[in-house]
Amino acid sequence: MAAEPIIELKNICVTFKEDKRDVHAVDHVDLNVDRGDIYGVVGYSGAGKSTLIRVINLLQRPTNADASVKVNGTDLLGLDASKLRGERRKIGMIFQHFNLMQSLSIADNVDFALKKAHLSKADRKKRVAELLELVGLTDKADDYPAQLSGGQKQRVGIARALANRPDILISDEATSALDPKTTVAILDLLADLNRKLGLTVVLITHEMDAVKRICNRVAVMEAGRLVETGDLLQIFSQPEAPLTKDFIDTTTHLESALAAVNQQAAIKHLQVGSVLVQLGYQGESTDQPLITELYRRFEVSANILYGNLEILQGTPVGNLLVILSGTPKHTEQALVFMKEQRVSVKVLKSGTEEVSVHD
Ligand SMILES: Nc1ncnc2c1ncn2[C@@H]1O[C@H](COP(=O)(O)OP(=O)(O)OP(=O)(O)O)[C@@H](O)[C@H]1O
Repeated sequence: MAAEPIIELKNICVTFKEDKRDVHAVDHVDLNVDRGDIYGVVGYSGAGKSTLIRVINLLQRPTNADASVKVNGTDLLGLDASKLRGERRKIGMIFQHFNLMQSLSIADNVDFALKKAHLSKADRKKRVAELLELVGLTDKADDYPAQLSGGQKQRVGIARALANRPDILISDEATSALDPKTTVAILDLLADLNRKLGLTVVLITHEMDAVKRICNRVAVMEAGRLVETGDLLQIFSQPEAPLTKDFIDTTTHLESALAAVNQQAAIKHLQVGSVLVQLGYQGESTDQPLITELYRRFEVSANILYGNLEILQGTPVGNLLVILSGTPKHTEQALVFMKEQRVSVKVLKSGTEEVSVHD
């Protein structure tokens, strides 16, 4: 099915005037999200993620004249206040600190979002019950926010955000205050809602693990700009920007593994014909047949020092740190062979010491 754009941001700038200087929180950004995407925007604190994402529903207006904000094909910048309020109802939002009303019961917190929905009292009650069931909180309807755990509070936030049947849900660091297990449960709920309701999700986070778990597309943001955008698999297997590599390392731990590996004597004194390589592969090419093949074809042996295998969007993505050893010519042939197998090969170190006959 052809991708259908649902969010089209073009040339977005947001500049805040501080005392004596301008803060370019968002600096000439284009962002396109397709219907049904779970789109992750990842970046460190202060990168401009929240500001950018608030532009989608114009809680934050671009400060340049030539920006364009289209949602569901509608140019939001061209709408009057009342029409904009209508369009905003089609965009739900959830936040890190839940923003629940402490004096209202869980059911009433959700019901509050239906104030402008023009439903009868009975229909509102029915809708609230449906929403609480959707997020697994039916038995908490009469409780108050203070009685709930963080994860349950965020479920209320999600139910409230979905009250008006939005097409888009924006999640602004919604799992940042939660423990890892609860984070996973909330992310899985978002993925489930994406599938069940066809909901498009924009997920802002500083945690690559969250992106990895549920997103199909990713934008990496730094100092107001998108430094890299792409499909999850592409970004994970072939990151280009240094910041993207940093973020990916927070989940694969390849850099820290490499630092430890570099301390090993075998690496410090790598022999001629031996190379330390980083191999990256996805899909069919799994490590074991490949390594067997290297020996069979070239008599090059492979010593795996570190391996990381993940399943991203149902596809295995692997990273290995390996010492390959053989004659210099055979090792070279083995490297060429692996590249032909569509394995990404990065030589990290080549041997310089002659093999001692006593070794
Ligand atoms: N209302 C404001 N007035 C002035 N500066 C602001 C305002 N809002 C944000 N900024 C500045 O804009 C930059 C981007 O902030 P923003 O909150 O969008 O980043 P972020 O990536 O979402 O980070 P965090 O996760 O910490 O919120 C920061 O330098 C911030 O200080």
